[in-house]
Parts: sequence; C-alpha cells; structure tokens
Amino acid sequence: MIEVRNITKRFGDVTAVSDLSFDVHDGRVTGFLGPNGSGKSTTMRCMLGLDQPQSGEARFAGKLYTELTNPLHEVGVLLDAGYVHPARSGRDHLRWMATSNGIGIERVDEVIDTVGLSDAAGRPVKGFSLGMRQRLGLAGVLLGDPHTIILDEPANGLDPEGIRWIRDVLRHLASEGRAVLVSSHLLSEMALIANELVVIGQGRLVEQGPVDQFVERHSDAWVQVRSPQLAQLVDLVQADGARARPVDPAAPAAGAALTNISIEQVGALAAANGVVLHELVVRRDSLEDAFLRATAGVQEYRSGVPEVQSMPPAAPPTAPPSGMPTPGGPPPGMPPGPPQTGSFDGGVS
Ligand SMILES: Nc1ncnc2c1ncn2[C@@H]1O[C@H](COP(=O)(O)OP(=O)(O)OP(=O)(O)O)[C@@H](O)[C@H]1O
Repeated sequence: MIEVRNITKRFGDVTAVSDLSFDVHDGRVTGFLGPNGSGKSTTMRCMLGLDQPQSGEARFAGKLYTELTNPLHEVGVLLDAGYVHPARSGRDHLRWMATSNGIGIERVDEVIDTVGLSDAAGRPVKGFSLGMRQRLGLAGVLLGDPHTIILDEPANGLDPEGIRWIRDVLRHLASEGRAVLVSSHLLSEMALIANELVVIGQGRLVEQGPVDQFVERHSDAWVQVRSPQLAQLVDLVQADGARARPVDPAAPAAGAALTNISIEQVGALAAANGVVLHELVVRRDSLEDAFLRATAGVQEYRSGVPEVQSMPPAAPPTAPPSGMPTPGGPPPGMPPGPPQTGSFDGGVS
C-alpha cells in the first residue's frame, strides 16, 4: 500500500504538483494517468525522494522511501529504461545490480527468464531495442522481489505483443498481492493494463477509482440502431421522448444514435410498429473519450488536430476561447443538443 499525502512541488513559478493525495492498493494495478506535463513524473520523483516537495510525503507500508533499509526488496522502481553500460551484457548488468544489493546471483537468471530475455541476455546492451531495454529494466525491478512496483511509462517503445506481455506481467504481479503503480498518458494502453486509475491534470487530482467506474461516470451510453425504416423509427422514438442523431453523418449506413431511451424500449417500439431492425446495440464511449472529458479543463498541451470522436456531438461545437478543438464532445450530464432528423430520410440500413 502506498499512501501519497498532500504533495506539492513547485519549480520556480511552475507548480508541477499541487496538494496531491491518493492511495495505491495492494493486489491492484493502479494506472497513474494524466495529460503531458500534468505532473506524473514529478509526483513519482517526490514519492521516491528524488525531488524534494515543498510539502507532503509518500509512505510505503507506513515508511518513507528514504527510511527503507533495503529499498530494492521493498519498492522496485523503473522511472525510465535507465542508463546501462552499453558494452555490458544484460546479464552482467543484472549481476552487478544483484551483487551491489546483496542479492544472490542465481536470482539473475530467474528474472531474465521472467521478462523473456533469455536468448539476448548475453549480448551487449548497446544492441538492445527500446523494448528489450524496457524488459531489462523490468528485470532489474523484479530482482529484489519487491512488494511495491513503480513504473513510469513502461510500455514506451513496446510493440503490441510487448504491451500485452507487460499487461500480463503486471497483472500477475498484482495477483500475488503486490501494489503496482504505472504511469502513462496513453489511455488505450491503461484501459488494458490497470484495474484502478488515479487521474491528474495540472498537478491536481481529477479522480481516483476503478477503471469501469471512471468510464461509466465520464462517458455516455447510447443505443445504436440500424433499420431500412430508420426515419419512421426515429419519429417513433422521438415521440417517446428520445433524442436521435446520426452515428456518423458521413456514413448513413451506421444508423442512428439514440439517447434518453432504453434498448428494450426501442425494440418494443419497433416490434409494435412493424419496423425491421438490422442492428440494435448499446454502445459506450471509450476510456479515451472518458479521459478527454474528465481532463478537458486541465489539459496542459493540446494538439491542433481535432479529436476523433466515437459519437459525433449533436449540436455544432462552440469554439473554445483559445481556438483549440474541444475534445470529447459535450460533458457528461449536459444535454446533447437538439435532435437531428434530417439525415434519417434516406432509408439507411
Ligand atoms: N526540473 C524541472 N524544472 C522545471 N520545471 C519542471 C521540472 N520538472 C518538471 N517540470 C515542469 O513540471 C510540470 C510537470 O512535469 P512532469 O514531467 O512531471 O509531467 P508528466 O505528467 O510526467 O509529463 P509527460 O506525460 O509529458 O511525461 C511541467 O510543466 C514541467 O515542465
């Protein structure tokens, strides 16, 4: 268990972390999520005593990191792939780490095997790909069999197979009862890896909780329907109080997106009125949409490229003051705007 309490870290005029508190529980992979520059790395550095916060602290099973007598056995840390002597082999690097931390040399081949580097471990590290360096870094983290694991962007440079691998490794480590904290700014990756999320923006806590709860709270569910009699069905559901809009104005065949109505009601209305359905399904916005909504007000940097949305906003987006695109569509709880029926006249299926 890690308890982060009231960490504030300023660099001159820049407040990188502001009164930040959260918990990292045993037996869970906690994703530490925030836009670029939101303070994730600084928080981790403060937790580990590498940066001195103006206030606050992190306790690992009750102790400050600097109070741990044998840190490698208690907290495994990988803040970046780290410096490794280029001419040294992966195995020699780990042997050096083991020897200087009083860890038996036999543990080295165990962790090499765990991270899947058995074939490459004898080769000089200068020939390692970024993904191999990440695996070597993780081997170093595991060397002391620590109860707590902290990784900054561990999937950086990994291919899809590598990302799946790291997800399996981290989930396995958590299933053994360890507390695992993993930072990332990549939502899709976190959705796959984490059980819990700590979301920050501009150094402040936005939210902490299970991934599912986060997505549910910040994303909307809607009913997608496709029918050769779509215009008729849209009239029927609107008469029942539903809102309707095209799923994708550029692709009429994608049908209508309905809100303020249940999937059962749509099915019943269609059946009662002899409307043929080709598709009827509940959709939910992705974690990416949820994240963009949750952090919409606290993005440090935004691209000039409009966000791709899984569901288009019903009303034309109002231009934000900066002229930047508004990510994620209307915030949860906001009415999605007037229904649009014009696109349903074509009898799309
Ligand atoms: N040593 C430093 N000196 C001055 N400012 C710093 C320093 N380290 C971080 N910052 C600033 O603190 C803020 C938070 O940076 P940090 O690297 O912690 O964010 P991050 O969430 O890890 O970002 P990213 O996802 O891009 O890695 C940024 O505005 C950054 O410019």
